[in-house]
Amino acid sequence: MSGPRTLTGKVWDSRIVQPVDAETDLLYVDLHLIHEASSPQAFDGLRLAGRRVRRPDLTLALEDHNVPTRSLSMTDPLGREQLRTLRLNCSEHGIELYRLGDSRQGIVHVVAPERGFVHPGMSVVCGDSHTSTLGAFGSLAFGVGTSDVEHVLATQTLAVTRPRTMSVTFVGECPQDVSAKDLILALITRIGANGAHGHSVEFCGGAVERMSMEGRMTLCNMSVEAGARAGLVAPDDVTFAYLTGRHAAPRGTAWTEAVASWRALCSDPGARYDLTVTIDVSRLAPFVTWGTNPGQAVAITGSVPDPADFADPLERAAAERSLAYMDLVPGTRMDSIEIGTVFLGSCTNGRIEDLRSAAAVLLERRVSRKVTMLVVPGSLAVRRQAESEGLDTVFRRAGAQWRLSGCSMCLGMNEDRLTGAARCASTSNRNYEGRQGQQARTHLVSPAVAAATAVTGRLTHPRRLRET
Ligand SMILES: CC(C)[C@H](C(=O)O)[C@@H](O)C(=O)O
Ligand code: SF4
Repeated sequence: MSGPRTLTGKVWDSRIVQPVDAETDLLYVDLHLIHEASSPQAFDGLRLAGRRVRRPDLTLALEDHNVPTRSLSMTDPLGREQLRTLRLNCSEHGIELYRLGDSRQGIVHVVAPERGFVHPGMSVVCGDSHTSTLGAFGSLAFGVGTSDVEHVLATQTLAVTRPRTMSVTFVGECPQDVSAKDLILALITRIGANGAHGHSVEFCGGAVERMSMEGRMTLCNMSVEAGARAGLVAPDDVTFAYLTGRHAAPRGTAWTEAVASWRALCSDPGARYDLTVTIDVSRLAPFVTWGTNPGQAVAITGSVPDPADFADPLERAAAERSLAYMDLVPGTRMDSIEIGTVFLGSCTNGRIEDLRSAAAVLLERRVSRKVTMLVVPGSLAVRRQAESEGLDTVFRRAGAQWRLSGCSMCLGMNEDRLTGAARCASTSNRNYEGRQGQQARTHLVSPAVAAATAVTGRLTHPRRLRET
């Protein structure tokens, strides 16, 4: 390969088994994650073809989408069937499974990195769009469809079209209360929910360099909400410190050698991107969505926009439809919108730092009597860590529900579902019609805004609480 290469290009080139055609390569898959919602047909296909899983040792399964979070008892028959199927498939093929009740259980994109399975330079796939989360380690991580899951199970390879590349540089210092979630919502609002379509997005700049792995995972997690194929951050000392000593991280001399090779995983000076975007974070405020895609957002200090102000007729029509569904009137101040449910959790914002940030706001405050607040740690390990720091006490005393771990109210696939036209402030990543329950209205927010909102019962800038 000649010329300066991007991070994406370097990882990609190193995973090629053989080229398929000018745009497509057959890639080796270093880690294959599976969950109950997207794997049953893949195993059925495998069985029909009389094939075995090629590398069960590179495959890890988790139960997260359908699991209950109130208690371990599974009441939903459909969910129970999904778990039963996954368990049978895993035992038949010798795949390790972190099942409901296992102390390692949690949301796949939270657990895989926290157990040290995701290393810089790896290729990681899962039948789940938010696999992009794991690109925070400088790995090439992307979601695939069910037929691809079957192909990976059978061969540990996948034919993939080389993505275009986009660099997103976040410059400046983040103001207080502005988090990774706000940065990514600001980006999607700027470029649109399809603005990174077909691209591998590389996040860089001082604000990313100073960010924790948790924040980087939040960025990469939602890169797919801008249509991206993957999101990556170049590995650095923050990455290595996070990985050190984790269950599946290399040890001893293997660790030293790995770190030395990981240091080469960055874009070369002069590497060309198909698109570049720069955002000054020092001017941002917390972001909140008003519509039904993550790009329909404004600063919480702003107002619901008027569709008439959108120059593009398609955008205008989309805004009109969103406002009708969300039952919002143009010009309404965002911080006057009343909220009945607050959901803190998901693979976007269910990590320890997210819980700390929300707990800091809730400390010695109470959840409004008009609000139901669910706190659902992204994994049981996050839950235990939070308990060791006393965060559960903060949430419980405030009147929030302290739950077990799973996808929960991020999507209406389990018992945690909104009923009717309930309005929810949610730290998750998707706000399309019906996502959290039929007719449910979702406002995507950061953990700190979620907590402040729970206190007042209206979308609230955490700064407001400090003023009173
Ligand atoms: C069910 C699953 C395949 C889906 C995804 O692909 O992302 C889910 O996790 C989601 O967030 O909508
Ligand atoms: S938490 Fe939400 S976004 Fe993440 S994997 Fe589960 S359903 Fe998908």
